[in-house]
Amino acid sequence: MRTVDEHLADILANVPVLPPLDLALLEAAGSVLAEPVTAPVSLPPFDNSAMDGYAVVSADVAKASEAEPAVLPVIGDIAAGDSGVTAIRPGLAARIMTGAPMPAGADAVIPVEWTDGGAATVRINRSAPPGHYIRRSGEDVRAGEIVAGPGTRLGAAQLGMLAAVGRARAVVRPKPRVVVLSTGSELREPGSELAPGQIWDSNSFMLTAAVIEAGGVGYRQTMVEDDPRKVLETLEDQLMRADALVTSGGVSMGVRDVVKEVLTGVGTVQFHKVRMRPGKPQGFGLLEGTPIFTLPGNPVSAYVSFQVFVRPALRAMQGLAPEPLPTVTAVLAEDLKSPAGLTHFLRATLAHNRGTHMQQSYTVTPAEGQGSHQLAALSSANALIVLPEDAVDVPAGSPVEVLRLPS
Ligand SMILES: Nc1nc2c(c(=O)[nH]1)N[C@H]1C(S)=C(S)[C@@H](COP(=O)(O)OP(=O)(O)OC[C@H]3O[C@@H](n4cnc5c(N)ncnc54)[C@H](O)[C@@H]3O)O[C@H]1N2
Ligand code: MOO
Repeated sequence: MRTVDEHLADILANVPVLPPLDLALLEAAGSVLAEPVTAPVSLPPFDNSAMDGYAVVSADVAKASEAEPAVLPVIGDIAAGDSGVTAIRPGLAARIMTGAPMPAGADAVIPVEWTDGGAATVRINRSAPPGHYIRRSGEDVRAGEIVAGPGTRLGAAQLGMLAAVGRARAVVRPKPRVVVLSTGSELREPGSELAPGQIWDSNSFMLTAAVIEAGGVGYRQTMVEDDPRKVLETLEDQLMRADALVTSGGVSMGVRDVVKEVLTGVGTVQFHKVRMRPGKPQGFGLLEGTPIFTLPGNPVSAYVSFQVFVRPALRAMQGLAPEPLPTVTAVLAEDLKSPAGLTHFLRATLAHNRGTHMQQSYTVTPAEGQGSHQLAALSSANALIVLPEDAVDVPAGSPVEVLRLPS
């Protein structure tokens, strides 16, 4: 028997980091940057107006008021994208649009709302200090600055940043392609009829979705019956397209536990009992260099195993820190009993308490139905309570560690 931490450490010591790829920007969405991206120019590249209005010399409007507006001739319009060099002299104004380059000589922008909106001459009825509503070159990013470093996941804002500094491509660690395979002769495709003794395959859908939630590309492989030759052939076929394989079922003590039967001694795969509930029987290793996670078949066991072991491994493969799910401390709402010597993961509902001050406080309520076959309690939970190996009686009111489930 090994602890949860020992099993995770074994996995993290063995999963490979995926080699970098040069991808077009949108193909790189969701991947992890593997290079520093530097701005070739400053942003904004030139001083420009923050408002639709008039570019002026601030001294010309220093005394402007409703009662005594400043009246200035308008020499023309400057729109965003205009490249003509424009300049104004004291005593003149130029009509200017948001994002348009400031004309030389002007040092302030008067928003149109403070004027009569005139085209030939403009009446300005408020003063403004030098620099008013001007967005200065380089006040967002300076030329030569690193705008995103290796290890940054390219979400929407980060992709926008790369495009803004002119990048069409990026060198990234791609999303891991993970093939998910359910094993079990009792399994049928959802949507089909069940004969006595059969159930619909839920694990492969759940685990494929979990791969996607964890930032990978999930490929659901049709389930395979408990036939050693078919299981091995399917896994070998899938190695072609997989950065990692995840199976469910067939790793316990039964005479038909085929995954364990066919993979024992293959590659570096080993099977262990991990001191946890649910999720005791686990297998992990490399098949021709590709990590394979053989998770237990009970649906809740498979799910918890994925979050505790596979998710951090997929992060590590992308060059990210193998962090656990976001963790908070919460006050337990009910008494709990836990088996000594096992880390216990309980399905639960985490609620945020709105306090009178800024401090965060949470209450967590364990779900009814903590069996590893009871998917209903899992699907209505938003958190897992984690009780350590030495916890046995945990009274209501105790602070407990809680993993927030992806939502
Ligand atoms: N004698 C022992 N029996 C069991 C032990 C043990 O230590 N000694 N461990 C139990 C624990 S804990 C678990 S967890 C399970 C793990 O079993 P397997 O990984 O071999 O999984 P199966 O036997 O194939 O299935 C278990 C259970 O889950 C259902 N299942 C499997 N795949 C799916 C799927 N894709 N979708 C929905 N449901 C699935 C399956 O029908 C079984 O009911 O072993 C215990 N036994
Ligand atoms: O440990 Mo098993 O994974 O309870 O259901």
